[in-house]
Formats: sequence, C-alpha cells, structure tokens
Amino acid sequence: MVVASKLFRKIKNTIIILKLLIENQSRFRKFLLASGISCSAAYFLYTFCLKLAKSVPKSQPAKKSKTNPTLNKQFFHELKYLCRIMFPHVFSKQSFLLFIHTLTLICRTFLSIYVAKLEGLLVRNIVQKNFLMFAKKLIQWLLIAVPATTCNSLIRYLESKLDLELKSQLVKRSHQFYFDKRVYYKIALKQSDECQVDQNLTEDIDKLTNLFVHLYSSLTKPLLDIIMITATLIGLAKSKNVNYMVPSLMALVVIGLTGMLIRKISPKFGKMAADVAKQKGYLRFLYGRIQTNSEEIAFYSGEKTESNLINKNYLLLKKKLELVHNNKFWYIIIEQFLLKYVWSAAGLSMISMPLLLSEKYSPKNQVQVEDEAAEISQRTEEFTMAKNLLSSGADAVERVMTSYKELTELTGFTRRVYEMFKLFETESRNSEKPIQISSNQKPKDIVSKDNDQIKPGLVYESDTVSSIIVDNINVMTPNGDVIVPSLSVKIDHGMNLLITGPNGCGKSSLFRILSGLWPLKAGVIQRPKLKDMFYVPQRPYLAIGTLRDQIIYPDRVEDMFLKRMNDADLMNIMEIVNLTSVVTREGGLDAVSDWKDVLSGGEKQRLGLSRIFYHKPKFAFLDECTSAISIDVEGKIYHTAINDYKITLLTIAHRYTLWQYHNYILQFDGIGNWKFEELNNNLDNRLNLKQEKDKLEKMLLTVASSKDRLQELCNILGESSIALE
Ligand SMILES: Nc1ncnc2c1ncn2[C@@H]1O[C@H](COP(=O)(O)OP(=O)(O)OP(=O)(O)O)[C@@H](O)[C@H]1O
Repeated sequence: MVVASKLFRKIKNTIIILKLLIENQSRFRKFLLASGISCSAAYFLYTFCLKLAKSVPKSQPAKKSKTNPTLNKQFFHELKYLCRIMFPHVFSKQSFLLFIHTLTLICRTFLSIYVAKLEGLLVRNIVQKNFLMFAKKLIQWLLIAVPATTCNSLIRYLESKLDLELKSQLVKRSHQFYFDKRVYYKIALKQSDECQVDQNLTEDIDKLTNLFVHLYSSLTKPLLDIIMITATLIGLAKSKNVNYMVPSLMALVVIGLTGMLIRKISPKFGKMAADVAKQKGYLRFLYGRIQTNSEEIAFYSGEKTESNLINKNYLLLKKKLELVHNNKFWYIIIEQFLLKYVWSAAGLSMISMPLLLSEKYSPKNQVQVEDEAAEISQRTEEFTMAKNLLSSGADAVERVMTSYKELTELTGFTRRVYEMFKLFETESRNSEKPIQISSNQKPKDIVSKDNDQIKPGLVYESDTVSSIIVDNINVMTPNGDVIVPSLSVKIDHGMNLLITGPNGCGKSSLFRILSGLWPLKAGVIQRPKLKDMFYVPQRPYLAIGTLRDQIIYPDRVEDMFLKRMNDADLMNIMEIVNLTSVVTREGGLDAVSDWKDVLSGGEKQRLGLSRIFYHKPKFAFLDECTSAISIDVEGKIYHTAINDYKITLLTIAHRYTLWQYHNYILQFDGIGNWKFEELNNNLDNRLNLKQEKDKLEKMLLTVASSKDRLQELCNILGESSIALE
C-alpha cells in the first residue's frame, strides 16, 4: 500500500512537471521530453515491480505454488525471473527492439494529437466556407497519413519481431536446461499430468510472449496517450481561460470508479487460462501415446477404450473452454457498458460543460472575432479538437482497462512457464556429477581409501580404468524401493558377464545405475567414462534420419569422419549383423525412412547391435537385445564382438544358447540376494542341470494332465483313487 501510494505521488508530480514543461517547449523538445518521461515511467514501473517482487519470499524450487495465478506479488516475482531470461542484458537485441518499439509508440501518440488538431481546423474552415484553407489542410491531413500508417504497420512489425525474439530466448534457455545433465530423462521418469513439459515448451511459451508483447503495446501507448492528451486538453482549457478542474475531477472519479468495479467483477481468467492449458497438454499427451503405441493398440483392437479416454478428456477441455466463454460473455457486457456508454456520457458532459457554462472568452486569449459567425467557427474547431482528443483519451483508458483481462491471463501462462524453469533447475541441480580420477591416481587407491569411510553414493570415472568396480552399492528405484540392498562385484576388461534372475529382480536397474541414469544412493562405483560403455536395449531407439544415422547414433556424420570412419566401414559392420540385404532393399545408407515401421523386430535389434561395432566401447551392456535374432546370427555377433573387437559384454539374457560366450555369471534371486561366480568351469554342469530342469518341467506338466484325466475317469466310474488322495 505504501509503495503504491509513493508510486502514485511520483506519477502525479511527473504529470504536473510535464504539463508545465509542455506549455513552453518546441515540438522537437516535446518529443524528447515525452521519450524521457516514458523511459522514467518505465523505470518507475520496473522498480515498483521489483519492490513487489523482492517482498516475495523465495519460493521453494519446483514446488507447485498453492495459490492460484493472479495479479499479485508472486506474479511480479515470476515475471521478473522470466524477464531476466527474455532480456539478457541492457544492450541485447531484445532490449534494442523494445526501445525502438517504444519510440514508435511515442511517435504515434504525437501524430494522433496532431491529426486531432488538424481535424479541428478542417471543420473550422468548412464552417467558415474557406475553400483554399480547407484544401490546404486536407492535403496536410493526407500527407500526415503516410507517416501515420507507416507507424501503425511498424508497431505491428516490431511487436511480432519482439515476440519472436523473446520466444527464442525462452526456448534457447529451456533447451539448455532440458538437454543438460539428462534433465529430460529425469522429467520423463516423473511424467504425470502435473508435469507437461512438451505443452510448456511449445504452447505456453508461445502464448506467454504473445500476451507479454501485446500487453506492452496496449499498456504503454495508451498510458502515454493519456498523459499527453490530458496535458493538451488542460493546456487548451487554460489558454481559453476555461475551468478544467471540474471536468478533470469528473474524469478521475468516473475512471476510478469504473476501474474498481471492473477489477471487482472480473472472473479469475488467469486460473482459467492455466487450467485450459493443462487440459490441452494432457490431451496432447494422450494423442502422443496413441502414435507411440499404435501397433499394440491395433493388435488388441483397443480403439474403443482409447477413444473413450480421449473423448472423456476432450469433454473436460470443452467444459473448461465453455466456462471461459461464459464468463467472458457477461464480463464483456458489463465492461462495454461501463467503458463505452458511461464514459461517452461523461466525456460529452465534460467537453460541453466549458462551452455551455462559460460566459465569454478572456480578452487575452481570445482570437479577435469580427462577427458571430467567426466566433461560432472558432468554437466548432475547439469543440471538434477537444472531442477528438477526448475520444482518443477515452480509447486509451479503455484499452488499459480491457487489458486487465489479458493481464490476468498472462499470470496463468507466467506461472506455467516459471514452474517449468524451476523444475528444470531443480533436476539439473540434483544431478550429481561423477568424480574424475586424475591420470596419476591409481583407481585402486581411490577405492581402498574410501573403503575406510564410505560416503553415500560415490561414482568415480576415469579414462584409464579398464574395469567396473561395484562396491557395496544399494540398487534402488527412483521411488526409493530397494531392489538389492548390497551388491559388490568387480568386472575386469575381458570378463564377459551374464546377468540372470526372475523378472523385476533389478537386472536392468543395475545398468541404469552404472550408466548414471538413476542416482546411486549408497556405496561406491568406479567405472570408465560413459563413452567407453554402450547400452543396447531390447527395443532399440531409431532416430529420424538416414540408415547411416541409425548405425552411428548418437554420432553425426561429421563425428564419423572425425573418427576416420567411412561408408565402407559401415558396410563391413552391416555384414557382421547380416543387414547388407536391408541396405540394398532400402536404397543405400543415404535412404531415409520411418525406420520404426519399415524394419522387422529382428532387423531393428541387429541395427541396434551394429552400433557397438561402430562405437567400439570397452564395455557393452546388452539388455535382452537378441531375443528376436536367430541363434546363428546371434552367435556370429557375439563371437565377433568378443574376439575381433575385444568388447567386454555384460548380457542380460534368458536364452541359455548365450551362456557359452560368457565366463562369469551374476545371478539375482528376486528377493535382494545375488550370486557372482565363474561360469567357465561349470558351464557343462549348468547345461546339464538346465536340461534336467526342462525334462522335469515337462514331466510334471504330464503328471498334472494325467491327474485331471484320472479324476475324470473316477467320476465316470464312480470310484475313488489312492493317487488322488
Ligand atoms: N522408472 C522406474 N521407476 C520406479 N520403479 C521402476 C522403474 N523402472 C523399473 N522399476 C522397478 O524396478 C524393479 C526392477 O526393474 P528392472 O527393470 O531392473 O527389472 P529386470 O530385472 O530387468 O526385469 P525384466 O527381466 O522383467 O526386464 C521393478 O520392480 C520395477 O517395477
């Protein structure tokens, strides 16, 4: 309240100074003065917003704000945060565009005042039947239309340019956050209807900058118009010795009262805009799911279930949009009644009052009137000019008032984009970087040193180490569920490891922790750098691009040349994974296609495996990635990777045909226990045990069906059997 009253006092003093100065300045000086005043006004507004924003306690990052988005301190705090991104510094391109935009708005205000005066003179010459002067003024009027229309178009052009620049700044910064430290993955883990990053990154940023720039224009120019027009009207009234205090007071009272009323009755457009955006985001997510899982849905003929879900959510969106439209309907009725009709009535009373009530003009300012007709023409000119100025002023105030609705909408989008940035920041801050082992430090020393006092979750990485050491780690999901309480293994280069266990026992989770996707909560890991470890999933990710891009992913063609690889090398790799026929079929390595759809399951897996021969990592994590590949091709790939490329394989597999390529086994039991042992020595023994297990399984299945048949026979014969007791 104190800050607001201070601001009001400052504005009032500024208007008084402006009025005094305007009366004594040339046009050019007036222009400079107006520019200075606009800048000062912008500065005061900025400091005012800063004061408001500073008084907001720093919100907990990424915590959803409990208050609804509205025009309050929190909004200014959020807008200040986003402005720092949109305007990186005073001399940035964005600030320059804003400056030019403001100058154009100032020019337009001066032109409006000039046109209003010119119209007054035109009417006066019509009344006086002065054809020559009328023609002269008409030409002037047409000439002024050239800069006026240029100004109008320039305002729109600068508006869209500024909008695009601000949007680009927000998008650039959000991409920096999003792709840094795998924030996109951490956010995907959280994916819920509360977290709609794709909607925030596209629609919300777009709407935010649109509204921001539009509001800047629809607030700055009208505010400047109001100041300049008020000063001109007061100047006019003073020059004619007419009392201007009563109309001014009347204007203030009418504007103040209608403003308060509009603020009071205004529905919560900010919250509604945020709700609609959220629902749109969820609908978009549902459509995306259909595309991603189209094949599975088609196999199950799940169209009805999916369309029901989408229709239900569309209806929810429709309801939310209807609520906005209904609220806008009655709000606009009241707003238009107050701003158009009440104001017009007040305006007409204001301008007619001096003319109706004044007895005569003062001798000092009165133009020498020779007859009554001349006096009437002069009055008509002044009336027309005052009416034009007043209607421009009323227009300006109306624009400020109608902007309130958009301002509240802006609060909704500001909240959504601000929360997205805060989420990115938090996820980025929570990412722990592995500790780098310097080249003169022996990896062994580090582990032995830390063994004395193990700190929770330490990951060491180095270019020089050729083993993966997992020391007393806790395998835990991001939800905090402990899968394996304590795991310790050492995998040296050349120790091909088979990882087995029942579903959900934590096999893939171990890979996620080793690759740094999931945080390490306890224990120590020492491993090579990520570039020396390559993960191949069961369903390989296929990128947008050529067939070549699929093999070298995530490298780009430039990286391929830097690695001194060429197409002939890639064709050799295709030979290893038996995909040369696919290269021919699809039209060469340059062929572009929707690879997810044109390749079979086995081809996709072989393409996924081709990447390990291109990247040649020290360790490859193979997560059931040969389940759709024939046993002979699988054998060829394993043989080449181990013997020719010297890649150490860590394989999760259920197929026992793969056992022969591994010399160690890590076996989980599904209840947190594990066993790590050599496989070489007891491979034959294990194979025998496996065969025996399969045989027993088959036998027991026959026993079960024999029991069913015996029961049937007993029922028919009406006898009992000792085998069933
Ligand atoms: N993103 C996740 N967030 C929370 N829990 C998860 C996540 N991914 C997996 N889990 C849980 O972690 C446990 C281990 O999953 P993991 O994928 O490691 O199993 P797995 O041993 O590889 O099983 P399978 O042989 O079926 O692939 C499971 O209980 C699973 O529900």
